Amino acid sequence: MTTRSTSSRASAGTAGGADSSTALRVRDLVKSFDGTVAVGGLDLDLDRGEVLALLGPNGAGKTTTVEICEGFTEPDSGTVEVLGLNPTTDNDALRARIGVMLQGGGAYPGARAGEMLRLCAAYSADPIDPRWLMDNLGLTDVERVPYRRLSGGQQQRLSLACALVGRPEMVFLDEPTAGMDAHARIMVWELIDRLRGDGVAILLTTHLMDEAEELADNLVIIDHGVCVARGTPAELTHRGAENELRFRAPRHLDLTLLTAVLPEDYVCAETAPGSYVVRGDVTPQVLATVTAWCAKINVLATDLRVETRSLEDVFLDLTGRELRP
Ligand SMILES: Nc1ncnc2c1ncn2[C@@H]1O[C@H](COP(=O)(O)OP(=O)(O)OP(=O)(O)O)[C@@H](O)[C@H]1O
Repeated sequence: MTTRSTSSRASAGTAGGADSSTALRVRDLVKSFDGTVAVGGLDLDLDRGEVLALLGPNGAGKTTTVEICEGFTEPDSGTVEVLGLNPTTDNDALRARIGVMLQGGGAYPGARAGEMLRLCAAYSADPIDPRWLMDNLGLTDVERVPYRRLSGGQQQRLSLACALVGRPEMVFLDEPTAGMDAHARIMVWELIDRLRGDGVAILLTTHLMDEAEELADNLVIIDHGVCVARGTPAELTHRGAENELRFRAPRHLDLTLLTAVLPEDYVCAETAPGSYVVRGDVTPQVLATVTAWCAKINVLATDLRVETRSLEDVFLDLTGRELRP
């Protein structure tokens, strides 16, 4: 951010480990509601300056997990440490150090957007300049508009601004871009990226694959309250799946010659007349080898594309169900 860094304050104030880079540590978290297991033994780790995304379908337990970490819900069992503090018992101490994006809650419908943000800023000893936040979230034009007259996306962005204005060390973003158009979503992504650069730890939940892939350093995919996979977006989309390079060219090329120039274990096949696939890890060198081979035999490859598994595919493979609602 162009504002002063949050990290100086972070290193000064963490109870239970002043130099700790750990922002969030969750172990064996369990929470049930009337016999329904919402969270069934979850472990999470998040360092300062990182984004951890919880990804899962409706009812997977994302919001329950986030609300426990925020101190709004008590777990049945397990341990949760946020900035070295217990969110249930140390809630007052934690409140000033975390940012929580409330979904429409806490707003006075008649208050103007700018007034609301300045009011939130007034609770902080060292707030971010509200005008800077309004500007970076595209809210300057609606500064004088009452909250109830803002669009859903504008209300979401104002809620995000209110969560950030106190210069938190850690922020919880539950579906931060739900209901936003593409332009607003990109503004929010850029701001989240700056926060990360300032050393803020960010826990976000999302249904959106592109949001998770764009923002997350680490992902935890949850289903029925348990982790079904975790890792970086790249690890998850590569794990268990070969990448593929596909192209079109004249039919019935002699692929033994291509196989011979590729590294061992790569498989080349003509899947339909004139449609070719190379299966294996598609590195820049492999791409160059394939195009050089085409040039050597004077063949123009068209529709050349590299395919990887999407997070949607990963989820489908793991659970047999679609991730989208
Ligand atoms: N206060 C509550 N009382 C009863 N059941 C609840 C409560 N909160 C959550 N649940 C149940 O716990 C499970 C997990 O819900 P949760 O809202 O945490 O999932 P989620 O992954 O955030 O879903 P969504 O993406 O739809 O918000 C669901 O079966 C839900 O119905």
